Amino acid sequence: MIQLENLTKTYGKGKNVTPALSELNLSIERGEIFGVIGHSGAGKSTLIRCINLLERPTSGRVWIDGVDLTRLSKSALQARRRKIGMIFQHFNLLSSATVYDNIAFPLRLVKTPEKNVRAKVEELLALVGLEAHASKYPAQLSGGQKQRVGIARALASDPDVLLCDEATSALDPQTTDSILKLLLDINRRFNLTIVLITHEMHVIQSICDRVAVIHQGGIVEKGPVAEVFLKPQHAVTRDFISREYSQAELLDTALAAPHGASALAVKISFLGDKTYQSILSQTVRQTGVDFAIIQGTISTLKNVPYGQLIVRFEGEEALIRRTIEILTGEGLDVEVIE
Ligand SMILES: Nc1ncnc2c1ncn2[C@@H]1O[C@H](COP(=O)(O)OP(=O)(O)OP(=O)(O)O)[C@@H](O)[C@H]1O
Repeated sequence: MIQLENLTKTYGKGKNVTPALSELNLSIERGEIFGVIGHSGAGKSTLIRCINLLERPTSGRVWIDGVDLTRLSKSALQARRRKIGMIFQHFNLLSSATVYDNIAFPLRLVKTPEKNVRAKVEELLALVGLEAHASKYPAQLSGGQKQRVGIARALASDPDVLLCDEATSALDPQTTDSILKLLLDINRRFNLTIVLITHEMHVIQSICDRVAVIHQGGIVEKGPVAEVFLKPQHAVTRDFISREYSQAELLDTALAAPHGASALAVKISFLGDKTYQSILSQTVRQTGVDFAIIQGTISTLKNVPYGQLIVRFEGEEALIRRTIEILTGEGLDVEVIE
């Protein structure tokens, strides 16, 4: 649905040129929740703002449903933009307008009859759970409630794409979860394509179908979340994951623990149904290898359960190798870390 083709963006001129995006290519499917993660300065905001041309790329194309937005006239671009909603880290609400009027704003902008405005705003207030707050002003709302207003306003024009610019970064963890749930709900309900940028891995893990990792203005890794999360290829991706789970420290402790002559630490990843099967215990029973669990997590990537275990096998080297072979043959991902 969205194709970014050789997208390049530089800010400034002459000696003050700052490259933000360089020859970036990305394709996003209709109805998916696509996350872009990267460190500060990687180019995330520039990337998302190029999708609706809030930021004009220096070169490259932005295709949405086969139309190149960079070639549209001003009025055609304005019309297309109405179908691309956007929400922001700091909400960007009109402080002097009520919740109701904030949500009504995009509808009144295109002179929607007031009767239709009321019907739409009431529907959206119910959708985001703010029926009781319609006449309040933004200053009277919590951060989560403000973002709900932002979401309702973004949905007022029935968009087919929703861009989320660090939409949960200013919220506490509990509120973040409730906003992410709401985004997932509207994605399913309206088959809305959602593109979000974040520097938080758990945001990606909670709701995204696919993820791209951006670094120094380019995509260094992308794929389904489970694949990227469980088998990160690039150092930046690994860094995000280890920060979130502080595995590095645990590993150091694990590797420093006293153990016998023949021992091997491995990380075993389970995905989907395999998460709940007793593959590991059946295998060691067969090979006679001992194991100690150093660390374990079971969680979900969106709706798919996954587990990761760091274990240290002890026993004859050949038997440990055989154990790893069997586990791999059973479809588990086994990575030797010692
Ligand atoms: N308006 C601007 N003028 C000049 N340089 C800019 C401008 N906006 C961004 N940049 C530069 O472009 C690069 C990418 O910035 P961008 O804001 O897209 O990154 P980001 O990943 O969103 O970072 P953050 O998470 O800190 O917001 C950075 O080097 C930044 O300094």
